[in-house]
Amino acid sequence: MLEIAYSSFSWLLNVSSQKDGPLPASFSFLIAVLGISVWCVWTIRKSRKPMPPLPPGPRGLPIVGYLPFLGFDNLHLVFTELAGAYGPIYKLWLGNKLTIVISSPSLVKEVVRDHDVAFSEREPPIAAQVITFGSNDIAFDSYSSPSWKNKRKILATDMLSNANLNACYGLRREQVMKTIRDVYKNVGNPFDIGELAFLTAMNAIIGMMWGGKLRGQEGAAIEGHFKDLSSELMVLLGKPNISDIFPSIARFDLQGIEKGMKKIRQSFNELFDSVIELRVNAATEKKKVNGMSEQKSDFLQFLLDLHNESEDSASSLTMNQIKGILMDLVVGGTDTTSTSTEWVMAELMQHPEIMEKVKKELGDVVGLNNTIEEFHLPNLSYLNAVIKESFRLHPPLPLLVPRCCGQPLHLGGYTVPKGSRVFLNMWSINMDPNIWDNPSEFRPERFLNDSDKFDFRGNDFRYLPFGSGRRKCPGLSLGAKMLSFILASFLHSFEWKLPQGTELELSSKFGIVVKKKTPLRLIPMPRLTDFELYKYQQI
Ligand code: HEM
Repeated sequence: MLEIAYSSFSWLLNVSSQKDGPLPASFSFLIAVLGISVWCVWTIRKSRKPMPPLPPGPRGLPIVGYLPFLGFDNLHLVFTELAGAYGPIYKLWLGNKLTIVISSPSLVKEVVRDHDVAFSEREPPIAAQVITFGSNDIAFDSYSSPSWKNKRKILATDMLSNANLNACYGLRREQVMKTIRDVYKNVGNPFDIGELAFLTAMNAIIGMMWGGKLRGQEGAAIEGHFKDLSSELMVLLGKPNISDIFPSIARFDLQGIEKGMKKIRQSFNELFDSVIELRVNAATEKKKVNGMSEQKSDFLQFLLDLHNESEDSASSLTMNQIKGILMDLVVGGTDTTSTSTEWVMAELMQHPEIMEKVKKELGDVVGLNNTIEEFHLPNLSYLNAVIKESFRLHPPLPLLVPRCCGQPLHLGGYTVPKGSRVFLNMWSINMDPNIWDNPSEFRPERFLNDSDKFDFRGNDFRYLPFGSGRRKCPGLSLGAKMLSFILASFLHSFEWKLPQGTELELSSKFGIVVKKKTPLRLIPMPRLTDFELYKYQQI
């Protein structure tokens, strides 16, 4: 190459040397280097393919971009409408932040399968950083941080392993049966279905975390407004925050989102501190009395043991990381389950003929002289189809958890620059008439014939209620088990009716988890043949 360059520019060197005598060696060398550089740049430019353009998208206003046109309600619906105009991949400028929205299964596959690593980054909004003790949890920590891999393994592989979940069945059963017993005591009165499911799921998760109900004064105080805290948290997490888009004005916290989150975090922090302190004190006390430390086998003890490991150990955890993981368990495991229970119950109330089929199946498989056990669940194929159909029409996280692109990539013929925020609009795919027959109809039968086809594992990119790829929900098995168990128990144990004079409505309220706008209130009547079955029975 050097030779070619020299011969290309030799005329210049030759001419110069003829006129003025021999050139100094350093000057000739400089000319040669310059020549080579010009030639290289020219060759590279000629051979480089033009960069694909950025995806299309609506124009916004100067500085704020498209932000004022998004509204703050039901972002997934606004995104779906825009997909109609701009196609399955489009861009939005939110301030100076480039946001890419994707709404086709083939592009979703490129993100979560073909370029999974590049798209596994997160860019946690301020609200998420605050509530997760500085992104010390799993959902909002960076994929490239070694602590994310450690925490994810601890939760998904160790704490939520199938063996552990089976071992904790008694705790889930106890909480579900206690709920059924409490409802039975108040039959004829209206119940808030979301709240009922929330308290059941929360107590089951808390049982797994530290083996009991919330303890201490802080525990008792927080239990009363735990659901409100959690709902508020989800709304704040889902709200576009001006401070995220314009970091220079973040300190003013114009929408009060940071302040709201700090308040919620304080309540959780006090609770976690009190439970951890109780545990550490109990262990020390026991050690003093009989020379042995307390051997609990719940999640909290497992995490505290990792905290006590040497800092050099790859699996050691800081206290904030423990709180982050507890937060993911509390938040990830409760609101998703209760919201999904409420949507299924609302759809069943809307479709009495489907409700009858569910009840018949429960009668056939379980019998009215029996209570539900988890081993019944795989045999309830119609109820499972109802749950799948409800996930399609009401995915709890219709935009999954937004990802961030860790390196520049080409997607669907467009460039996605590094640092872009990426939303996968699963709601729009779930409502696509090219994929689903009459998509707005609630028709569980569409999932009946081939039950393996649309499972929750994230391999079919038309249907991802638990996400897919490296960021897929690590609580899938627990979430799916709790949801089916709670629902089957509610439906098997009671007949439900709307309070007189109320009307059913199915509108939604956006947050990172999309809920029913107005809580579903229903009146239960006993359904089982023997009232003894409503008492809590140990296994
Ligand atoms: C019905 C129940 C549930 C549903 C529908 C659900 C759904 C989801 C979805 C859609 C995601 C985002 C996945 C992605 O971006 O690809 C997710 C992430 C997550 N979920 Fe769940 N989830 C449920 C239950 C649970 C439970 C029980 C836990 C904890 C015990 C949990 C913990 C998490 C965590 C920690 C993440 C973040 C994972 C990461 O970023 O690496 N979820 N979930």
